[in-house]
Amino acid sequence: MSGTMAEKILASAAGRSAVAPGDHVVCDIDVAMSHDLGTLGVIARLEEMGVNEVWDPSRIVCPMDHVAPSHSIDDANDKRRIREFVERQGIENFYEVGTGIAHEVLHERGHYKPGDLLVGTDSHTTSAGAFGVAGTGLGHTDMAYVYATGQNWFRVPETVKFQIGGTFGEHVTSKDLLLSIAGEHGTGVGQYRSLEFAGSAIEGLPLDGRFTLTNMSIELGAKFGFTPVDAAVTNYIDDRTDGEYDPLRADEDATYRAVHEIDADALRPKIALPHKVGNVVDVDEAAGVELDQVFIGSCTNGKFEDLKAAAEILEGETVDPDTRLIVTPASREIYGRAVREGHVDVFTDAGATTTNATCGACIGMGLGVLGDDEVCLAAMNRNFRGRMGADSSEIYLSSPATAAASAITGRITDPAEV
Ligand SMILES: CC(C)[C@H](C(=O)O)[C@@H](O)C(=O)O
Ligand code: SF4
Repeated sequence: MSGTMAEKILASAAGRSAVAPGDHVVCDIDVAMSHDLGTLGVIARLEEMGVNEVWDPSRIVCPMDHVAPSHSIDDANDKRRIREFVERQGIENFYEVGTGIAHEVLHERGHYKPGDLLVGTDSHTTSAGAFGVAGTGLGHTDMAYVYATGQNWFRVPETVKFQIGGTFGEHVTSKDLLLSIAGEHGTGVGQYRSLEFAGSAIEGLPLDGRFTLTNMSIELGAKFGFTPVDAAVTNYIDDRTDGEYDPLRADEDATYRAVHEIDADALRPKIALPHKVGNVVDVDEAAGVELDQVFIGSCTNGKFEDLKAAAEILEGETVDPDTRLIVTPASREIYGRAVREGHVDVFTDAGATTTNATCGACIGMGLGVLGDDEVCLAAMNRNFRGRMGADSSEIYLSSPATAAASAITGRITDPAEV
């Protein structure tokens, strides 16, 4: 029987030859991730359940990323409890503050391979679909069940495909594509569905650009998000892991709930207006909005290609004196590459602040917090009210290129204009 990416991975994890949308299956989990905020909740549920030992410490990954470094005594004590837990359980895949954001660390440190089933205490666990991995978020109770048993149940989702033809124009990125889909099709287009992004425009993207699509699949409500498993993926995985795997592809005759065709050549840089990811307009319609802060970072847009795109625009330029620019690499590895390539010097010379790898400003924790009525343009994933600070603050979303151009002028600006 033919299948989509989600169907094939769930069938394999359930030990079945095939599954169909709507089936309920119990699956073996390949990798389980809980970050600093999630691990505390999982520890509490395990204690309530009377579970003293996790099922397989080698399959559990714990990165300390959300509040990193600690910004309060309470948080520092929380992290002490997590360190005691991982030590007691023999969990060696523990990543200290500053290593990076979980979704980046998982593939950088070789924790999965195409065809794997990954769960994490974080909605952006869908990111792993850029590597052919079915990744999805779980709450603390479900994750405690996984930590105890190595299994969880799934309802097999229907799959929706986005077939993207043509090529992206200058300063038009996969972030603009994702925002365009959110605007055109609504943020419910992926509700409890699996998304597959395919076509020439996607195959031409570097892995970092594809990752933005699978990462933000959750912004479209999706259970999973995938881009194609091609040589770019297998070369990356082979460099960082040992052992065999099956580089899965969706079958040609797989059944899709819908197939949407999009021409990348027709896309323009996009902006999501406050306070919803689906409030999307072309950059021209938001141009001129004055900015107190610009943020380039998060698991969505703190990747090497994102920093490179921002540095190319900021080279030899200066950030507007009334605007603060914060740049946050998604991992220490990316930070190091950006230093070696001279991008961090470009940010510093332009008057920006480059922080350690952390969720930080993306979730209003510890740095880059917005005050009353402040306005921020953010190359990240969510612009919900109050996410970065005060309820009266406003967050606009864009690509890193648009954010960098806007930091120079101090107002929302088309990157083609600087
Ligand atoms: C803290 C965590 C549960 C949350 C998520 O699941 O997405 C966070 O990472 C976010 O981006 O809002
Ligand atoms: S960077 Fe932002 S979106 Fe990504 S995991 Fe952290 S808080 Fe969530």
